[in-house]
Amino acid sequence: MSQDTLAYDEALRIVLAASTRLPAQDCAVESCLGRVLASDIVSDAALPPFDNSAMDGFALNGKDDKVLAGTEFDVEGEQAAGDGVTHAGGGAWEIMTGARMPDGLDRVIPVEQTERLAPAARIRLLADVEPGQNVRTAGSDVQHGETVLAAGSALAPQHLMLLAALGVATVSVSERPRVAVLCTGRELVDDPKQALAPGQIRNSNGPFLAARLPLAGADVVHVETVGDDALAFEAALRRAWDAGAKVIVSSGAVSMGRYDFVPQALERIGAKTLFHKVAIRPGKPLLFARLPGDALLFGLPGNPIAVAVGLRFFIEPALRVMLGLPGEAPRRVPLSTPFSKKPRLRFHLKSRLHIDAQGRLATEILGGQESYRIKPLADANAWTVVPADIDALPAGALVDVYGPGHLEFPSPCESAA
Ligand SMILES: Nc1nc2c(c(=O)[nH]1)N[C@H]1C(S)=C(S)[C@@H](COP(=O)(O)OP(=O)(O)OC[C@H]3O[C@@H](n4cnc5c(N)ncnc54)[C@H](O)[C@@H]3O)O[C@H]1N2
Ligand code: MOO
Repeated sequence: MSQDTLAYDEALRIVLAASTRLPAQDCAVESCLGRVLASDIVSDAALPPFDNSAMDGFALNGKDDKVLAGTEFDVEGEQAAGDGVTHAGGGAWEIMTGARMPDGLDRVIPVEQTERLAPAARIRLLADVEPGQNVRTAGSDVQHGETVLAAGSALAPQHLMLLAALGVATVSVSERPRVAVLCTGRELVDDPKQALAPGQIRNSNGPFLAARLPLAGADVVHVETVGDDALAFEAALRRAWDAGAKVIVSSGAVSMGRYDFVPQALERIGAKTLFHKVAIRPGKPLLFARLPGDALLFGLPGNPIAVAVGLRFFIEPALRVMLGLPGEAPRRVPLSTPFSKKPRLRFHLKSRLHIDAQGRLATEILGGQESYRIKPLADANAWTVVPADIDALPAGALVDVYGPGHLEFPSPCESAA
């Protein structure tokens, strides 16, 4: 390995050190799905807010004792969900699921464990009823003053359910990192309706990055394709700044070719290159720089899988710091087949997490790992990572597995093909 090629861990350390947590902003709960909480949510209400019935039946009081089957009660009133405060005397109240318990009653017997007597305003119990039976007490789910969600939680629909139940209207979330995507290469065609001239290809990195970055918590503020021209690239960088980008992701032009102008363009504008080349596959020529004005530039190598790896293993960890999320830990999963590789490079492998015939979780490293091959990425649902110092692994060895994005983990519900 040449001296200027960094180990992944060292490169990641530089990326994380250069990334700073973004300020908090208020966000209406109805639009906070996927956002990351900037502070704890402390409940200023109890859930349930009042003692209520878990069953359609009859609310009773037994003065702390078990009420025995065969006991009869007069039915004094009816209490439905939504009814307010009522005060019971000594009798039973017909009550619906979710209805507030009448004051003075402490248990509920389900309607099917009762018998209506004539006249209809009297019932007989067909089962014993304990104190508190079928009553959902105030605060038994959430107590007033309890911390219900911690800062750093990425808000999922179940969190929105809790916030809605508590009547929270606005939450404090981390600002979304503002990201620009610049694709380089005069061979690229953006318009899918445009016929390709000989030597041209369609831009697939741009649409991938523009689709994946929002799933990673970022706000894509600018997307542009430029030819193999350093001046055009500099002008595009300026437009990205003008759009407010704090992170600029470029694809292509970072390797050894005659038109790989990104390093020189960065030097000319006074950017500080923090590293160029990492001991990984794919994506080895990856470049990371701080631009004047403090935006960060990730210069991803142009091959599509190098772009996907650069996003997943360099940019997403940086986004986590910006969003206030803790570092990500991989899942340890057994390999479905043996694997061997070149030593000294950390490999990031298009993989499929699946359940084998015995119901065990396993990761399958897919064929077609070359960095130009897009189809296996479309077939993959995970990344398997094999460290630089390992060159061979038997089937069943535990390996590190990451989801397709840092906020997603695949559901390995399908069996192996
Ligand atoms: N002599 C050497 N050649 C190469 C080396 C090397 O070390 N020495 N490294 C190889 C590796 S590894 C990679 S990765 C690539 C990276 O090259 P660049 O970052 O300079 O990228 P380009 O040359 O511009 O493009 C590479 C490849 O990707 C295609 N591409 C580019 N942009 C897109 C896009 N937006 N959508 C789809 N495909 C794209 C491009 O057409 C090229 O085929 O360099 C190797 N060479
Ligand atoms: O690292 Mo390059 O990404 O092998 O193709």
